[in-house]
Amino acid sequence: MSNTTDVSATHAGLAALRERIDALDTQILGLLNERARCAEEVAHTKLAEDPNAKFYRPEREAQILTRMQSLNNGPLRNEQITHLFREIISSCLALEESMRIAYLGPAGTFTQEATHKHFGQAVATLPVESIPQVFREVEAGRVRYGVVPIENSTDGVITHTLDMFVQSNLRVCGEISLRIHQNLMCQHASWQSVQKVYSHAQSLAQCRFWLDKHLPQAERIPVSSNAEAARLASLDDTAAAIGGIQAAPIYGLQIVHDNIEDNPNNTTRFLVIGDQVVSPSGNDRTSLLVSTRNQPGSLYKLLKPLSENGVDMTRIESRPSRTTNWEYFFFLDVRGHEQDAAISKALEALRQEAEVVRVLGSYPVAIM
Ligand SMILES: O=C(O)C(=O)C[C@]1(C(=O)O)C=C[C@@H](O)C=C1
Repeated sequence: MSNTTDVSATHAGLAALRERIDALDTQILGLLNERARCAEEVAHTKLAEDPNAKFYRPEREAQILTRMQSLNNGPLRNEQITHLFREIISSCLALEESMRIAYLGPAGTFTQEATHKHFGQAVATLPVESIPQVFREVEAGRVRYGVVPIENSTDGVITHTLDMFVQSNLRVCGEISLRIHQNLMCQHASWQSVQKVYSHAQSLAQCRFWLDKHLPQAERIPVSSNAEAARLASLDDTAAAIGGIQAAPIYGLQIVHDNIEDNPNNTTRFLVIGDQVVSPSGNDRTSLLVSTRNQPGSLYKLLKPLSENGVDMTRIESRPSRTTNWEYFFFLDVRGHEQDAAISKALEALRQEAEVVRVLGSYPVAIM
């Protein structure tokens, strides 16, 4: 076969494949709009049942995503399928209701990335300057939900968030788990010569060994957020910043080294806060706030009803009560939903022992 025939055969093959892709896209387009019309009907049905109905249903979204992951045979990876379906659901939900979500800002932080990972791109977002401010925006009804960090696998719990639940009546409506990838970014490619590295203290801590090895001469300067670090690095060509990829385009920086975190499994968990009681999804977690007098054996008495009812505790944190010395609040996470028989029996027994037992929320376990 001559070369000319080869080339035209390839062209014919490519043209045929593109024709198939066009036909598939036409089908996908039709199906997407059919799905969107269904979602609009769902909204009318919900409103007919209850004029105050909630349109956002985290348990249903989690079920859809889990089902799609279990049906997926590739070649697209589950992570990509989840991302695509999140965006489809996000656009369908936007037809039912336009939502605004407050998050711990500024723009360009991991909390912004987590917010869009969970709610997709079809929501409006409001960056605010502190964790208490996220709670206030939701409490005042200026936004529908808020997103705040709760714990990092390297640095532990974010106590500001735990403390807010003591004062606030808001509930936990969801959790988001985000793999944190740290990047070195600066104005130019010759990053080896930078004299300063700006970042949030936690991000600096997460890259300690990488910095010791690759930038031992650079001063590490902790600042209020990774986005602020990127802003400072955009003003100083002797400086670099560490943060998530989303900060680089906002501040006109180049990513000169990616994935520089010391622990490749570095994950941050975020909570979605709102005033919604979420129905069971089949794979849920429940967060509890419990307080007790500081007497011998009091923690044991709190944990006994859980173990006796076979409830699996995934986390416990204690925080000193701010009002009474030597009294503690305990934050517990357990597997399951508050409507599950085992958890409701355990809660009943716990209420006999503890001064305060509050269910902060039952919500679907984060989908990766
Ligand atoms: O099933 C619903 O309740 C819907 O509103 C539909 C839908 C979807 O697009 O599938 C949209 C938003 C909800 O958060 C959950 C699911």
